[in-house]
Amino acid sequence: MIKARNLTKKFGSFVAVDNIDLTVEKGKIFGFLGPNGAGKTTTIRMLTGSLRPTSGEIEILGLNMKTHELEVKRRIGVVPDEPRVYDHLKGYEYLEFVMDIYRVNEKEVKERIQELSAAFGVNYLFKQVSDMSHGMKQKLMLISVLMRKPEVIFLDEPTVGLDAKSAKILKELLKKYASQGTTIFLTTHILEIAEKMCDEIAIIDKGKIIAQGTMETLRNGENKSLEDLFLELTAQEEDIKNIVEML
Ligand SMILES: Nc1ncnc2c1ncn2[C@@H]1O[C@H](COP(=O)(O)OP(=O)(O)OP(=O)(O)O)[C@@H](O)[C@H]1O
Repeated sequence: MIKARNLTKKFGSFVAVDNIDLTVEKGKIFGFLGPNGAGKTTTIRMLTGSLRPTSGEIEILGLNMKTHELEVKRRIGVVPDEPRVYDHLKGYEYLEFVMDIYRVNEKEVKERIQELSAAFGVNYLFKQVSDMSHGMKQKLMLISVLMRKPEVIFLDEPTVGLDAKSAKILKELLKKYASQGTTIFLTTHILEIAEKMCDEIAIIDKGKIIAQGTMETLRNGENKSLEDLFLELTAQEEDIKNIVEML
């Protein structure tokens, strides 16, 4: 469903994503982890067609991104790390705008908007986007994506800014969608989310994938938490000890 081969992105001479390979099967939840600046957002932007790779191939839903970019974009959903919603619109106007662009079945989608709004406690669709808090915009953005029931959903740090109840509902909803065949690709710094939710995990560091597999494969027979594994693999454990000793 999601495939990347030899994917590379350079900004000038700086290699942000360095020759990575990824495969995510239909109906799986894939967690993409890595320290700040490792290349997660750059990868998501390439996989979703908003940033052209320097080299490499991307296939989503069996379609080559180079030749079928529009169809891919029509069938996927993307929740970016910063909610990008037009300030001058009211909440419901933004949802109508998205419905127009994607030419969705309005009756079905309107029902889903009601369900999702109730689930996330969104009772402010008549408010102007510019007057919404970060979390309120994030929830509007989530509704605008989930209401379309895309076949593949990319989420960059989806729980940031969400209150505990909304975050829990989002996690449960994503699991439910995956069990119905939706493919989910998410980045998170909250390792507990990755550990609990993801069927497979990849860790990227300085643009390279340094580990990939199920939690079981990553553990390799040892009884370690994902946090321990992550810090070991990204060689941050020693750093943390030294920093804490210095403070
Ligand atoms: N448009 C750009 N021009 C130049 N450098 C960029 C650009 N976008 C990203 N980078 C650099 O590429 C690297 C990877 O950035 P990216 O945003 O993909 O990291 P990330 O893993 O998502 O980090 P974080 O967890 O902090 O969000 C960083 O060093 C960043 O400064």
